[in-house]
Amino acid sequence: MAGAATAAAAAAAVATATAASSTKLSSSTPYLTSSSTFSSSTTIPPPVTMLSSQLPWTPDSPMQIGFVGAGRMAEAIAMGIIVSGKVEANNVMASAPSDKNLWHFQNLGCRTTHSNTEVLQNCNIVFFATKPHILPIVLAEVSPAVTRKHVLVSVAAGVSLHTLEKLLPPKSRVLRIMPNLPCRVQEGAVVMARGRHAEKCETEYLQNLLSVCGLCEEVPEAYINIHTGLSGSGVAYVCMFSEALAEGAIKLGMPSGLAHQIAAQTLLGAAKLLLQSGQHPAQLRSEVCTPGGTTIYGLHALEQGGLRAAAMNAVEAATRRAQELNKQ
Ligand SMILES: NC(=O)C1=CN([C@@H]2O[C@H](COP(=O)(O)OP(=O)(O)OC[C@H]3O[C@@H](n4cnc5c(N)ncnc54)[C@H](O)[C@@H]3O)[C@@H](O)[C@H]2O)C=CC1
Ligand SMILES: O=C(O)[C@@H]1CCC=N1
Repeated sequence: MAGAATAAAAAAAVATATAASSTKLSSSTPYLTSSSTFSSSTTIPPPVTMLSSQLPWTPDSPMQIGFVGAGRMAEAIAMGIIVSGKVEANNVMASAPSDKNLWHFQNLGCRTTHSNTEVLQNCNIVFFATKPHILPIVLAEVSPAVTRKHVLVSVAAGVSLHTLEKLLPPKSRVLRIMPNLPCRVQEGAVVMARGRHAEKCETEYLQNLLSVCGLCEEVPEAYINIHTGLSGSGVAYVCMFSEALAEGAIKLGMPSGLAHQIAAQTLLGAAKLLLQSGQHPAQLRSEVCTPGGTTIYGLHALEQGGLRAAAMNAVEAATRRAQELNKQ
């Protein structure tokens, strides 16, 4: 079937990309002291059926995962959990107003619908991945179908747990995550915070589910908007930096395709060095700098251009915007 073949090709492409980039921090990591490893997909945990008897489903009825909103972020998460084998595609359902976005999910072998309520009626854990300003409308629409068995996960930037709980029936089990687009290739960075009526076993389940998408940590809700500014949006900052590096090479005569490929590989290599060595970036930077050599001249030009201040301002500006989104 064409759809299945496309899904298999997509899965193969992502699996290849992921396998090539899978890394695991050494246990003696001195600098990055996160409690969780940064491993991406070197060892795929067994498919999740159930983590705790408190969760509202039984071992012989596998988790049904829903996505209300089937756009870029929903598809990235779905791709991560399906391609990794964590969840079967036919246990995933997505809704959107039109088929424009749903075909991604259909290609993966997921169920799709134009009815958001149907997702609630068929799924235990539901990700809300519409744009922030649409979310209140959607939550009002599906609230009659929300029960205590549901675990509701908002992906929307800026929308606080307090707002989410106000928009949902009392005692709804709500969590908030902030992922980023590299979840699509299982190299994402995801943080989550728990609402008043969600329990530890739900965050443990969600962390177990999303760990195949990359780094996944529970944090105080105050960090979620900062993570949005740093990493949710940060992927775009890195893309802009990669583009600019390549354009420097293109200006000097290197063909565009090669320049962009080398720029992206340089960012990937530096990131893997940082994550695997646990070194502070300044430490690694000093290892590249030969006294009187090329690097210090390039770094001086970056300092003259205000790169550090610009990067700090970017994180702060995007974080402030996330805070504003909750006031809309
Ligand atoms: N794109 C990214 O890198 C990240 C996005 N997010 C958040 O994820 C959410 C989605 O963002 P994207 O996927 O980029 O947007 P998108 O525009 O790609 O997807 C939005 C989806 O919502 C659907 N939609 C619109 N109205 C709807 C309705 N009434 N009912 C159901 N579905 C409806 C659209 O058809 C589309 O499928 C946003 O809240 C954003 O803040 C979070 C982290 C990263
Ligand atoms: O730009 C946005 O609002 C979304 C949230 C983080 C990345 N994209």
